Order: sequence, then structure tokens, then C-alpha cells
Amino acid sequence: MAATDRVLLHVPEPRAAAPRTRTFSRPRPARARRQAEATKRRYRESSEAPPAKRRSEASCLPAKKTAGKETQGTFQGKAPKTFSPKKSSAGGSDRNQERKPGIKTSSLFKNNPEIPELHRPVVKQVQEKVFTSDAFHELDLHPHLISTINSVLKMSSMTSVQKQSIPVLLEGRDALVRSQTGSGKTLAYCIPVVQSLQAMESKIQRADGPYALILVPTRELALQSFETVQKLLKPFTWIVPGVLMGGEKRKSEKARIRKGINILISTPGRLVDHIKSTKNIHFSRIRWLILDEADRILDLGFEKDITVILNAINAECQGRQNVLLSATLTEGVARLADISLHNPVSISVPDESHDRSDPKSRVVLEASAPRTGSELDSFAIPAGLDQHVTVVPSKLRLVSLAAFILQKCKFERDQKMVVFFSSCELVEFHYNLFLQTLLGGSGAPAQGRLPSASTQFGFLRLHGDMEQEDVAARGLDLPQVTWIVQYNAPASPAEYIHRIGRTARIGCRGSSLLILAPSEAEYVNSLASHKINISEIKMEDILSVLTKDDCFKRSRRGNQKSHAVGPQEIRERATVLQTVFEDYVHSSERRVSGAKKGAQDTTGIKPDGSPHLSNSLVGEQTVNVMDIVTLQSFIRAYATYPRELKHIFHVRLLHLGHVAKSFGLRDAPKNLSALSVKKKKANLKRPDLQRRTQSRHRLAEILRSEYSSGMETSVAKVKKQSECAGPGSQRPASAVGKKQAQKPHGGTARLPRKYL
Ligand SMILES: Nc1ncnc2c1ncn2[C@@H]1O[C@H](COP(=O)(O)OP(=O)(O)OP(=O)(O)O)[C@@H](O)[C@H]1O
Repeated sequence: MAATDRVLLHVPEPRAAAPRTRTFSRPRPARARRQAEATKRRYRESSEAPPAKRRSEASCLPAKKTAGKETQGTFQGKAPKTFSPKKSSAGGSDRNQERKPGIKTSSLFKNNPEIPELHRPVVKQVQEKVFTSDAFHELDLHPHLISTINSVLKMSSMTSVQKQSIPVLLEGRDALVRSQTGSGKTLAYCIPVVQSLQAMESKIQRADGPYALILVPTRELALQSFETVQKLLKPFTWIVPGVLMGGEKRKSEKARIRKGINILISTPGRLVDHIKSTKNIHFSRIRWLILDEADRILDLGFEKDITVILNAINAECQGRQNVLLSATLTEGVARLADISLHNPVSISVPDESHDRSDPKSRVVLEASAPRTGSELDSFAIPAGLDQHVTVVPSKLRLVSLAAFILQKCKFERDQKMVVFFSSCELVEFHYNLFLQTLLGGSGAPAQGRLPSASTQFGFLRLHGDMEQEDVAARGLDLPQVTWIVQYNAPASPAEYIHRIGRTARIGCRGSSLLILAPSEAEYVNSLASHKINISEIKMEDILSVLTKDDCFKRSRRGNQKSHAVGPQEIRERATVLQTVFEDYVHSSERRVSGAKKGAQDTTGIKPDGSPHLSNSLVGEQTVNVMDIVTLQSFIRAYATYPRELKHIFHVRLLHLGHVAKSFGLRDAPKNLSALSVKKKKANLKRPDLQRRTQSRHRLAEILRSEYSSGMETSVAKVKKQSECAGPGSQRPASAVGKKQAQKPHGGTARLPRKYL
């Protein structure tokens, strides 16, 4: 990311292991039912109710009609009796609004469930010291390797995990390495691998095939590790690194395997693909097997693939060194360690918070022993990471997120933020919405846009539907990110740790914010049970930033002046911001021709599988069908929380009308259930996401390393090889590595310049 303030909107990894629920028809778990009933009771007790029509919605909580009591526990000030939200500015072309000129943003601050007090137990977090004062040159490494680390990687002192791991691995032991995110685990294994392979008596030949196999969960991590290995191998040009990660045609990958790769970095799925179909892949010379980010490998559902790979390697070779690295030590990781490691040394950076006085506690090297439940469940969090949570009613989520982004990126300096959402559609929706409303988009001012929209900061987006562009995420080392926002809660504590681990890396400071709905507040206790400490930021403190900019001031007719102060003023301004969002979502400029056809369309999907970018009935409004698809994707993702979290995250606890509001919809869509879930097949790709040539160059870069290492150095040859990749090179690895976010290219995250 650039030096200017930036917000990266990002979709996390799929919840591969999460069981899917049968959304609305599934009987409620007892606990979910109890909570739903409690919520119902709250509605009954607070003399408030959603509009009558909402009561008939199949998927939302029924609520009884009561009279004007302001949300409790939110704003302490007296509620304004007659706040009439800003009149919609939706233009004359809006059919419905022509008919009904007085469309208003219904109150954001009424009918909300109470925000519960967070009774979070204060827990002592596990904390690790990142750096040591020991230098790499103190290790018994080849002098050229040391000078490469110093001059190419520009690193001199070791991190704790490197100091503990490198000597153990150089001794030839298997190891289980657990250390917090961003602590330098990649080098902890890459250095010993390179040191041992360059020192082999009979010099490695390219045609020998793999001596080291490094398995990583994602393409982007594969690329990152590849880049690190490639740099370390600079003085040892006879050793050839290579990466398999999908995105490239299998045929061209096969060709590269046939040529010979000595250090092979791969995602598990792709390697299994080759084991099953490529005759030329042999493991007889394997000396090293590395399983990096083992927790993520399991989270992403690769356990079976790992078994296939282990069986294939075991069939050909026995005497090798195995290393398993993970930021979190879960039961799954312990199980994987059991089947992949032989008599391993267990390395973990000690908990600084426990006993600072005992120098022995600085090093934890132990023979593998059964671990206690609490050991397995507690995770180390970087010491410089401040974690926060805010509880926000569904209706206020969108304005709260926007206010938080504005607070950090518009009114504070040097902030870089990553916002995690639960689906690609959500990323696209918020990216477009914020780009057009908060930044003003392009072209002349229009409705649904803030009068003084800011251009002081920018948005990038990253998600899996972005072909040829990076699917950042797990494992990504985005430099100097200061804030991580989780707009949708993660499905596991390990996922939580990996998300917040994109900040406060390698000893830096950083902060995180988790946004929860009132019904999700118990999640804080769930995190606390894993020794994750989190402090509360009140929603009103987030929204209060809106008083800093008069563009959020409610405009009044004539000379009428606003006397609103304090909480009331904040409410008014939040309503103005929500109106801007709703105007944008409902605006005529987002419509495409064929509106009538779209309005009658019940599937939203064209025969070719792409969605109708047309309108659909939502209450009495007409909106782009994609917004409903987005809402639907949110609900689909919500239904995939694992069973153990269902009592907190259950679709039956969602109030659809309120959730719709957080998508800028004025009402819950009537035809939501009719919109087919076939959306999965929908081709959401847009021309600006299809930069195929970039990936061709990316492949050329990989080939350049692989083919120029020792044996083939001519550029012409590199080009030729690149061409040989043929059509495959047009659909190659879409992921790029850590550097990707360092360089902004317009509003979209793209491949780094060096790959172009
Ligand atoms: N000894 C060192 N000195 C300075 N920087 C280092 C050192 N070791 C690693 N780094 C840098 O720290 C960052 C994080 O390293 P790395 O990605 O290996 O962490 P990690 O522990 O694997 O994190 P995660 O578990 O989140 O993937 C990288 O930018 C890396 O270049």
C-alpha cells in the first residue's frame, strides 16, 4: 500500500470445514431458540416494533408494535421526539420516488435491540518477544548465505523463532514450530533448507528433481515463500526453486516439473493433482518436507490432500527431515504433527507475560509431549496489537463502518486499514459504495454522494473472484497496516488470529476492531476462552466522528438552524450518511436498461449464468438486483458458521429488515428467497478484473528464476519458455505476494510493477 491512507477491503478464506445449515428450514438449536425468544421478549418489553409488513417476513424475528422508545444502552441523551430524516434526494427519474416524493430514511435509532453490557473476562494473553539481539552471522552458515541475508534481505538480527529453530533444523531434527503471526517463520525454515542443500557433497543437479518440498495453504503464500527461497539461492545458482499453485495450465506446470525443480513450493491441492496425473514427479531424493501455516492448511480443508502427499513421499523415500510450522496450535495441528513428524523437537517462543525473570524461559525446546487443552487452545498475539470490539445494531453497521473508516483514514494521518468481509460480493458492494459515496467516485456530483467527498484516501479490494489479481489474505505480509477491521466475525479463533495478524507484524504496533451485532456479543467470551483479550469501543464514540465534518449536517429548510447537540446531533448526522448510502443504492444512475424486465425477473440470473444487472422490487423501491444478491451472499455466509458457534451466529437471530438496512436497502427484499442461489455460477467478472497479460508476465518471472538458475541464462530462452507455457500462461497464478499491496494502482489492488 502507498504512503497515503488506504483501506483494503478484503474477503477472507472460505470456511471449507464449516458445516452448512439448511438455512431457514433447519430447526433451531435450543440455545439459538432461547436467544431468539429473549430478543422477542426485548421487543415486547421495549414498546417498539418493526413496521407491520416486516412482521410477516418469513426469516426475521417477529416483533410487536409499540411506541417510540429510543434504543437503550446506546445513546444516553433524550431521544428526539420528531426527527424527520433528510428527504431523499433521489432524482426525478426514479419512478417510485416520483410517485412518492417523500421517501425517508426510516429511523436508524429506533427498534434496535438493546446493546448488551460486555462482561468480558480479563485474560492474560500469551506474549512472545519478536526480536533477539543475536545476529545471523553467529550461526554456522555459509558466508555467502549470511551476506545474502544481510545485503539482499537486509536483515541482521534474528527473530526469536529464527534463533530457536535454525540451529535445531541444522542439526537434522524434525520440529514442530509454533510462533505468532508475523514473527519470521518463513526464514526460520528457508535458511536451514538452503544451507543444507548447498552443502551437499554431490552437487545437486537440476534434473534430480525435488530435494525439498514446501507445502503452504494458499497461492499467495506459495509465491511469498518462493520469493524468499529465490533470494536466498542467489549465490547458489545450481539449485533451482519452483512453485506450483494452480492458475497455470497443468500441462505447462508438468513441463516445468519435467525440467527439474529442486526446491518445490506448492499448495496441497495442486500437488495432489500432479501426483495423480504427472508421471515425472518423483520424491525419491526428498530431504526436507515443510508444512508451513499448518493451521491454515487444515482450516482450508486440505487434510486429505496432505495424507495423499505423505503417502506418495513415504512410498519413495524415508529418511527426510520434517518441519511443521503454525501460528496457532490447535488439535488439528497436533494431529497433523503426529502423522508427519518423527520424534520432533517442539519449538515455541516462550510466553513473555509469564516469567520475565527466568532466563531459561527464553527458550522452549522440548521433546514432543502431549499437550494440555489450554496449551492447545491459547494463541500468542503480537505484543504491539491492541484489540477492540464494538457492538452495533444491524441497522447501524454500515454507517458505523463508514464512520470508522473516515475517522481513521480521513481525520487521522498515516493509517492503513484492512477490512475483512465474509464474501466476495460484500467486498464488491462496499468497495463500490464507498468509492462512489465517500470518495465521490468519478464524474459530476450526483445523488447518493457526499457534498464534500474526500479524495485524501483510497480503497483497494481483494477477493477470490478477481481473476488475475491477487487474492490476498492468509499469510500475506502487507507492510505497515495499522488497523484490521473484521466487519463479519471469523468462524474460528485461529482465523481471528490470522486476520488480526496482518498488522503488528515483526514487532510493529497495530490495532484491530471486531464489529459484532448485539446478538453476537457472546463471541467475546468465546475469544476470551482462548486467551484473547479485547476491549470495547462504544458505537457512539465511532459515530461521533461525523460531527467533525459539516457535510454530514442535516440540511434544513429556509433559515431553520440545527440546535441538535451531543447524541442527538450524532444521530442526525448518522442518518444523513445512511441516506447518502440509501440514495446511492436506490439511485437511477445504477440502473441499466431493461428495468421492467428485471423487476419481473425472479431468478436474477441470465441463461448464460450471469446475473441480470437490473432492478428488483424491494419494498416499494427499485434497486439493482446485485444488491440483493449481496445481501443474500451475506446470509449464505452467515449460515456457514460451525456448529459450536451456532448459538451466537444463527440466521434465525438476524432481523432481515435491519440487515437490509446495512446494505443501503430501505426495506427487506420481498423476493429474496426467490432469487436463486445459482448466483455462485453467475459471472461477476468485469473487464477491469481480466488483465490476462499481467499473469503472463508473472509466469515469465517465475520461469525466469527457474530456467535461469544455473543452467539456462539467456533471456531469449526465458522468453521462449514463457511462450511455451502457451495458453496456460494466460490463466496463471492470480496471486501475488507481500509486495502487492505496497503499490497502489488506481483504486484496485493489482500485480506489482515488477510483474508487469
Ligand atoms: N530477522 C528478521 N529481521 C527483519 N525482518 C524480518 C526478519 N525475519 C523476517 N522478517 C520480515 O518479517 C515479516 C514477517 O515474516 P513472515 O511472513 O515470515 O512471518 P510469519 O511468522 O510466517 O507470519 P504468518 O504466520 O502471519 O505468515 C516479513 O516481511 C519478513 O521479511
